[in-house]
Amino acid sequence: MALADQGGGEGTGDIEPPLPTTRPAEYDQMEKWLDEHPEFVHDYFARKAKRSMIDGWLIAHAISHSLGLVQSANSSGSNSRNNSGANTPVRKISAQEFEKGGLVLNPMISTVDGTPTFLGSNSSHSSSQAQTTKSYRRTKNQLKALDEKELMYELVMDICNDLDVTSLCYKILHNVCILLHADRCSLFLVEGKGTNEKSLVSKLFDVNGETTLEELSKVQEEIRIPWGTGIIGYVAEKGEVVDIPDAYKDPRFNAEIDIKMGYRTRSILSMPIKDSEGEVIGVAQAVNKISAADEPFDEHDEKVFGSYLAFCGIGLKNAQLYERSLLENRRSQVLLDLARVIFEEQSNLASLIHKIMMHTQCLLQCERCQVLLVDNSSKGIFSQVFDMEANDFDNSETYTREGLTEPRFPIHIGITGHVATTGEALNIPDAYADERFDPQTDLETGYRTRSILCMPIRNAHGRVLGVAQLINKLDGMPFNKNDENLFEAFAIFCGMGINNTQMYEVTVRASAKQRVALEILSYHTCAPVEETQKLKNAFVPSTQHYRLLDCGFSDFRLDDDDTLKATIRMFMDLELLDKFRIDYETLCRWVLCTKKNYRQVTYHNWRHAFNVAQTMFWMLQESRLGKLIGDHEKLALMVGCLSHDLDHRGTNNQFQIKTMSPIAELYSTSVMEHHHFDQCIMILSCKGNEILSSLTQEEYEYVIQLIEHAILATDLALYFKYRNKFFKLVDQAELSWEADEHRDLLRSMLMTASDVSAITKPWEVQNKVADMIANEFFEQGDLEKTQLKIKPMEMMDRDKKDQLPQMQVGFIDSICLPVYEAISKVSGSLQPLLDGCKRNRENWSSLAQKENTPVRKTHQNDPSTDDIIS
Ligand SMILES: Nc1nc2c(ncn2[C@@H]2O[C@H](COP(=O)(O)O)[C@@H](O)[C@H]2O)c(=O)[nH]1
Ligand SMILES: [Zn+2]
Repeated sequence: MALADQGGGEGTGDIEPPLPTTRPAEYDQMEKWLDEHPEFVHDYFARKAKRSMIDGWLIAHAISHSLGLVQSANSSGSNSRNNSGANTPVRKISAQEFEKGGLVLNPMISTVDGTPTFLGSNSSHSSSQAQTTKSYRRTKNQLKALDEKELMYELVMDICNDLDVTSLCYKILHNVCILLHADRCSLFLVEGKGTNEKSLVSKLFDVNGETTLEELSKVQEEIRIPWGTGIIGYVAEKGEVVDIPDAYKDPRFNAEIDIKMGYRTRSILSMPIKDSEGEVIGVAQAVNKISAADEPFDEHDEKVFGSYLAFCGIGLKNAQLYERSLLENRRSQVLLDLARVIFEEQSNLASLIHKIMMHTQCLLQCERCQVLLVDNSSKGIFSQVFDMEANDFDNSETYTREGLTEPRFPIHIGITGHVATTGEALNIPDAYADERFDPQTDLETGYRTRSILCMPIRNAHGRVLGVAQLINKLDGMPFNKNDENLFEAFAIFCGMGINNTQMYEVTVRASAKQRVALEILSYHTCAPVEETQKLKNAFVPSTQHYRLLDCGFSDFRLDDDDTLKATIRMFMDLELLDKFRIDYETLCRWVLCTKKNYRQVTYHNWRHAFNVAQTMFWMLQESRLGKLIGDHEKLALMVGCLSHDLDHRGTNNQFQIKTMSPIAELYSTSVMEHHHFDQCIMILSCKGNEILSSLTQEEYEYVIQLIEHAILATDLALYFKYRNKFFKLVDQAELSWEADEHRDLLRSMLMTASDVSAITKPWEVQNKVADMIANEFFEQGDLEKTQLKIKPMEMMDRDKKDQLPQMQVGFIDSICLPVYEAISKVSGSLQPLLDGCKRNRENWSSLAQKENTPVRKTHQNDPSTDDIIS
C-alpha cells in the first residue's frame, strides 16, 4: 500500500492529505527550519505522532528498498493464497541491505488485526535512529560563535554517540566543512580485504554545510575507486595526508567528476581515517577552502583535520562494528524465518518450494528463481521444475509455473545440469560468455538471461536432490559474494526441507499402501457371508452334548463346525450375549473370523485355542471362581483364550528374535503375545465382528485392557515373573478379591492353567497333544538347523525325541504342578486339574524310567533351564 493511501480511513484525521505537487514557498521555508531544528522535530513527533503515521513511515521506507515486489506481496496478506502457503509472511528485505546497511527489520510478526508484517513497532532501526536524533545539535550559527577548542569539543560530542554509519558519516563531513571552512567534503570507506581486493567506495559525496542527509541519499550514486588510484586511493594506500593547493596541477587528480558536476576544484585536503589500531578504514576529503583570497588549506587545517579524524576513526569503527552485528542479526533472522517456514511445511513439496522461492526472490532480488528436482528413481533426469518470476507475486494463482518447462529432461544439459552432476555451485556474471550456458530457452521465449547463480540442493547425506537457480539480479549487477553466501544457506535449508517433505510423501504413500494391503487382508480374513449364515442358522447343541463341563474334555471327536458351535454355546452359557448385548450374528462372524486367523500349524492352531477356552469355561462354571470373577473379566478371559495364539507360526519368541522377524522389530519382549493381541484387536475392530460394540467407551477400554493382560499372561516368561507373588499370597491366604493386583495375578494364573491344560487331560489325550507339541518344536528345530545353522535346544531337536518323556516330567514339575497346586488352593473345585496333571506325571515318569534317562527340568521359558537355552 502506498503511503498516500494510508490516510484513506474516513474522518480519522490521523494523516495529513498529500501535499500538492507545487508547494507554496512557505512550506520550503518551514521544511528548512525543521531541518535545522531536529531536536524540535523529534520532540514534536514524540508527543504528537499517531501510530498510523509511524506505520506509514515504516512502510514507505521499507517499500523504497524492495521495488514493486513488496507492494504486491504485502497485499497478499489476505487469505486468498491459503493453498499456496503464500500467507506466510516473507521478510521484505533484499540481500543488498545486508551489504550496505539500511533498515533493520524485526522478526516477522502478526499485527493485532492478524495481518502478517515484519514491521515491528519497536524495531532496532528506530532505536538506532533515535540515537542519531536524540542528541542535541547546535545550529551552524551557534557553532560559529564558539572558539576553536569549544568547537572541536562540540563536534566530537556530536559524533561520539552515533552508531548509524550513514548518519555518522554525514555528521563527520558536515562538521569537517565547518571546522575547515571547506566548500565541500566527501568520505570514502574501505571495502574488501587484502591489497588486491580492497577498494574505496563513496559513502557520501560532495557534502556542504547546507545539504541534508535525506537530499544526499536520494541523489548519490556509488563511486568506486581502485586501491592506490587517484588522490583518494593514494591517501588510503599510503595512509598519508595529501594537501594540494591546486588540484589541476596534481597528476593524481581526476577532473572527470568536476566536468560531470560542473564544479571547479581548486584546493584539496585529503586525509586517512584510521581505527584505533592504525588501520585505514576510510578517507575524508575537504575541497576548496572558503576564504576571501581563495587560499588553500594550510598546516593548521591539517592539524585540526587530523585531530578531528582521530576521533572520527574510533566512532566510525564502532558504528561499522555495530552495523555488522545488526547485519548478522538480520541474516540470522532471515535464515530463521526460512527455517521456520520450511519446517512448518512438511507435507506438500510444491507449497514448500513455492515458499522457498518467494523468500529467495525477496531476499536476493532477482528476475527469476527456479528449483529443479532430480528424479528419485531415475537419477539422470529432472522430474520437477518450479519456476517463479518476480511479477508472479502479483498473481497468486500462477505463482509457480511447474510444468511450463518440459517436466522430464536430461540432467546433463546447461548450467543446471552442470551443477546437478558435479555438485559445484556456479556464479556466472555473463551467461552468454559461458560455454555451458544453453541459450535454447531464451531463443524460444525471447527472454534474455544475463547473470546466473546456481547452487546444488543436497540432503543431509550430501546427495544432490536438485538445483536452485537465480537469474538476472533486478539491479542489473552480477550476483556477488554476499548473494552466494545467502543463497548457499538457503540451499542448505532447502535441502533439509525438501528431503523431509519427500520422506513424508514416501511415508504417506507407504502408509496408504499399507492401508490398501490391510483392506485386502481384512477382506480375506473376515468370514464369508455364507459361512456366517450357516453358523447363525445352525442348531447349537448343549454343554452336556459337547461335554464342555468335563474336566477331561477333548476336541478330538468334534469336527470344525462343532468347535464353532461349542464356542457359541460357552458364550451363551456364560450369558455373555445378554449381559453385553452381543448380536448373535456378530458373534458367529467373530468366532468364524477368529478361527480363520489361526494358521494350520501342528499345535498352535485353532483347536489349541478352543481347548484353552474350554478349560477356562470349565473353571469359571465349575468353581467358586465363577461367582467371584466379574462378567467383564469373564468376557475378557474367554475372548483372551480364543485369541491368545492368533496367527501363531509354529515358532516361539526366541525364533522371532533370532531370525529378526518383522514382529521382533515391533516388540522386544513377549514378541508373539503382543502380535496375538494385535491380531485380536484387528479382528474385533473389523466391520461385522464388533462383539464389544454395545459396551460403553469406558467398559470397552476396560475389557480391551483385560484382554491384553490375559493374552500377554500366556507368555511363560511372565508367568515365571509373577507366579511367586501369587503363590505367596495363596500360601499365606492373603489373596483378596478386592485388590486389583490380586485379581490380575489370579487371571494370569488361570490363563496359564488353561493354556497348558492338555497336561491335565486323560493320558490318551495328553499323549497325543504332547506329540503335536513335540512335533511343532522339532519343526522349529529343523528350521534352526537348516536356515539359521544353529544347534536347537534339546526339546526342539528331533534327534533327541526319545527324551520326550523326561522332558514332559520336567515341564510338569517346573511349570504345571506349581500353578495347579496354587489354583486348587484358591478353589478346591479345580483339584481335578492338579490330579490329572499328577497322573500324567506318573505316566511320563515311568516312560522316562523305561528310557532310563534322568528327568530334566526342560523348558524354553523356565529360568532354571537357562543352561539349555543358551
Ligand atoms: N514341553 C512342553 N511344553 C508345553 C506343553 N504344553 C504347552 N507347552 C508350552 O507352553 C507354552 C504355552 O504357551 P502358548 O501360549 O504358546 O501355548 C508354549 O511354549 C508351549 O509350547 C507340553 O506338554 N510340553
Ligand atoms: Zn497357547
